[in-house]
Amino acid sequence: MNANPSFFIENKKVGADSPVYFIADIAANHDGDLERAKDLIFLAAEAGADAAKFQHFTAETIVSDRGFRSLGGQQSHQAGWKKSVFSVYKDASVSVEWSDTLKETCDKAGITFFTSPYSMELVDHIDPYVPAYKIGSGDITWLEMIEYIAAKNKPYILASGASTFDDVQRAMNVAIALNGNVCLMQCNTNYTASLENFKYIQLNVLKVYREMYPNMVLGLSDHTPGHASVLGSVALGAKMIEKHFTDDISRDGPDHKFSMDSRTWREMVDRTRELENALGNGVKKVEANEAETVILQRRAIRLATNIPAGAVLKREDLEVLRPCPIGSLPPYLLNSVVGKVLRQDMQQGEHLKWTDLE
Ligand SMILES: C=C(OP(=O)(O)O)C(=O)O
Repeated sequence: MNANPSFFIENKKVGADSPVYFIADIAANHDGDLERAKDLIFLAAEAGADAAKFQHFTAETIVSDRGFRSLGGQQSHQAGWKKSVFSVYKDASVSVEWSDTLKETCDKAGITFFTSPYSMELVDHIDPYVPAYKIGSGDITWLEMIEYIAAKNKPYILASGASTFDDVQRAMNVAIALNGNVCLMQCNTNYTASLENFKYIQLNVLKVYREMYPNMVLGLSDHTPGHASVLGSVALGAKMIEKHFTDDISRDGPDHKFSMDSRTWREMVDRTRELENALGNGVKKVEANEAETVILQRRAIRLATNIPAGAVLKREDLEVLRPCPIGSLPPYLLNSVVGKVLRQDMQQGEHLKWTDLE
């Protein structure tokens, strides 16, 4: 099976010839509060998101308490966490009892509900609620999970942070063999909101993905500040964008500080729509909005002095000056005009047309 150039998530076409699809990753930004989760869904919809995404895990199905304790303390973006990694994941988990409400709220808000499930049991639980899946970068090596999700026969997204081309290929071989409605996202898995992360986002990887998978829908799961990386990725062909979303980035919690809020999300969507317009179809022509300026800005061959009928035109009889009315001769024809005979008397400054010449 090959990857498909586009697919539908509910009524929205994603991929080739379609607008960029925006996924607001609410992730753990509900802070364990269903009402906050609902508010965030409405805010994301108002700010221009196409989907509100959650992350379905239980602490037990995603992290080993013993494993993290034996790492010798929290590191990287976890360094500031006040509780153990296991406890933070416990607090950040989405209760399966929320599923009806989250789906209903997304329906009311007019956006799509989906999630990255972190166990097969959770995939089965959430399947009746979602039209698509996300697989987070951390599971790129968990091939049985990729297979399990791909086999659900729904569109799915695989993020590729903290991985190599070999990791991507291994995962994609398994994925595409089962289900071609897949989006591969470039991603840099660093959740520190540091400006230094621009050095690592490696948007040009999208060019390599395009060579590796000529048809595949590509995207960006982004944790760099602002929307510069998003615009760059769209220019390089990304059709799905995922960013974390919250209502207030100063809140306490693992994901708030590298998230976008309503204002910055709206700004990102608006600038992306402008960029999509600006990218065009790659056909070079005088555009409709240049029809007047092409006349004003280009030069035409004109007479440098008054010249009588019957004169043989010399280079010094001619000058090239703006404007260039329709039918006038452009300067690249100078060599063809020199040596021609003028049919009638003409004044200095008049532009030449073929009909003026014998
Ligand atoms: C961790 C996730 O994604 P990413 O790897 O894109 O940050 C996720 O969606 O659960």
